[in-house]
Amino acid sequence: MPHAFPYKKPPLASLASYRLLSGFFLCFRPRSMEKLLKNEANHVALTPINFLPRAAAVYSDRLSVVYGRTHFTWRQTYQRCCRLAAFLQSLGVSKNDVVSVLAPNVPAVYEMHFGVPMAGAVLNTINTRLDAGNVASILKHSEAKILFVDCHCVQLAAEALNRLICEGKPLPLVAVIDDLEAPTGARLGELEYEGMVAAGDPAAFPPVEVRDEWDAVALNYTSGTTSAPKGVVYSHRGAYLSTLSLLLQWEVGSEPVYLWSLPMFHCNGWTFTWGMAARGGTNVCIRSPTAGDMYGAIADHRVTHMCCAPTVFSILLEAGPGERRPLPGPVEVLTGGAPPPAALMERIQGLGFRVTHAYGMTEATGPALVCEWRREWDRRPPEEQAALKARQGISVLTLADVDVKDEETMASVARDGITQGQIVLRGSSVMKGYFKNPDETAAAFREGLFWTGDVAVVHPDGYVEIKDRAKDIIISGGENISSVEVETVLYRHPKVAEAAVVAMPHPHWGETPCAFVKPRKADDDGGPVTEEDIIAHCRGSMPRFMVPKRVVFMEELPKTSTGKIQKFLLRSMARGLRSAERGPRPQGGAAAPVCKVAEVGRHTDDSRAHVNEQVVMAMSRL
Ligand SMILES: Nc1ncnc2c1ncn2[C@@H]1O[C@H](COP(=O)(O)OP(=O)(O)OP(=O)(O)O)[C@@H](O)[C@H]1O
Repeated sequence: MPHAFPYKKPPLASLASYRLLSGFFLCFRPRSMEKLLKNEANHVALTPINFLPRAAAVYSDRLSVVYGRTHFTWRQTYQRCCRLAAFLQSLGVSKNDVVSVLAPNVPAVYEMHFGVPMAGAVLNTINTRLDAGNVASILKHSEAKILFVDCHCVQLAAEALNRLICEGKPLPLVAVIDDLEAPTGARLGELEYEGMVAAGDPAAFPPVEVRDEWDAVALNYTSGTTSAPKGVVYSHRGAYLSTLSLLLQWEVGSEPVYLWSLPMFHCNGWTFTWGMAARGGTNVCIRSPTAGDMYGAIADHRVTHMCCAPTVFSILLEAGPGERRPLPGPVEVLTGGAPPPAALMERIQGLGFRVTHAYGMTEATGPALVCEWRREWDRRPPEEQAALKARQGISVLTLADVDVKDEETMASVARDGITQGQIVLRGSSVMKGYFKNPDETAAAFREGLFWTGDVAVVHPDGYVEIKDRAKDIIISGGENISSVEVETVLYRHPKVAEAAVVAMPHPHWGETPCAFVKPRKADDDGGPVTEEDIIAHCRGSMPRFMVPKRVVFMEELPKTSTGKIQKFLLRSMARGLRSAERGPRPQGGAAAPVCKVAEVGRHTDDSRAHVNEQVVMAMSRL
């Protein structure tokens, strides 16, 4: 927020004499200050990869990485990263070359966060839930020189590479990362990760020193929630500053035990890949955030910290009796990536998780706002505390300015918790720009600010609260309805596990809200939830015009590869729903909406395929 300094105008006479005097002194100003120059001892490029040699020196025998029975210490991790960097250089990898990796949270991906930039290259982590077409697009766009592939993603990578061959595009060199715990022997080309680490010779190819902190360290593609994914480039400087500020704002002390429930391929794990080296933490790697694996890892390794999208709360809450294990102590959870419903946070905190809420985006190197907790809120009732925590919060330390602006007048909105505007950011953690995309870069950077596309209000205490993505706002009879506000109320219904609200066309109001609900697992509390129950629940908590006019139940809501609900798809379903109300209901799925469903079919894993079936089935019922 802009600061308002009290300023008293001096009298005219004193102003004139001040100018005269200062002009005199300026002429004879001693130059001693300017004589102090930058040198190699006092001016070093900021880079997060420097956390690693320090970790090796000061936390040398502490556990750095745990994966099943595989354990590494910080000394070993440093050596392995140096060897990886050496091998990459021996292959000819050099400055600004892109090295991609298609793998879940296995130790190799952690090591690449250091080893790849230590070879001077740029790390591109690819989401393993994308389909072959999307992976091929990323490889093509990033012009990756090397592609590391997890042994369980070989099929997906092979399909993606085939597409490149068909299009006559150059192929990256491919190396397989075999599983350290259960080797598969899978191969795709000659190279294999462990062999590369063993063969790297740091004496022949020492790590490259970062000379310019503006050099690129990572290339991350956005989730593609609202448009085609864009390649976001981070500088060493931005990554370093973001890492430090997040550690500070989440109050991460030394020796944390960090569970990798957030994919490292999501904004480099919100910088905690580098952050764990800075704090000498232990990285507990798991392949996927299933309830059993998360509860098991927390109990076995005494996890202290983890990050996740709010959807992971549902996984933890819905865990079966065989999967759930008691927490060995309080677990700090940083959540973000989508609005966390207050009710969900209240429930998860009831299990012993201590939630901190952050808001961010790929372009902001992860979190841009953190909902810092104020001690005076401790005395508020739990429901109120959850509502305060559901607000997106205040700026991270790296940002010089976070504001909410009226896009037309460019004025900052009033701090009244009501007036809406777009969130804008300015500061060192904002991306360098979109890779090979000057138009989108120019559109995002306007008037010296980065425009997030998120609509929010500012409360009198300065805390920002998101109302919606600009594209998700529902306009009903000229009134703006925040889909997030309606969802917050839906999550308060005891039988709602997940909910999303989108615009449905209406002949009179233009648009009205339509709710998509995943009910909680059935228990013996009075039968399944109905549309009438949900509508009655909403009527008690919001003005009539905000109440959803239709409620559609689904076993799973369609999600992006980063776990965000795909509202564009629900919108197209709601469009079909409305037209079905006007005319005869489509039999077995209307042609146009089913067409859209094909887009969801981009994802490959089983759960996603299941969701696609759900979408098709739900549409055919409408
Ligand atoms: N705590 C949060 N509360 C509400 N929304 C959030 C929060 N954190 C992130 N978001 C949403 O996620 C967006 C950033 O997501 P990400 O960078 O993964 O790509 P995307 O915006 O989903 O994809 P694309 O830009 O390709 O459409 C933010 O702009 C915001 O809309």
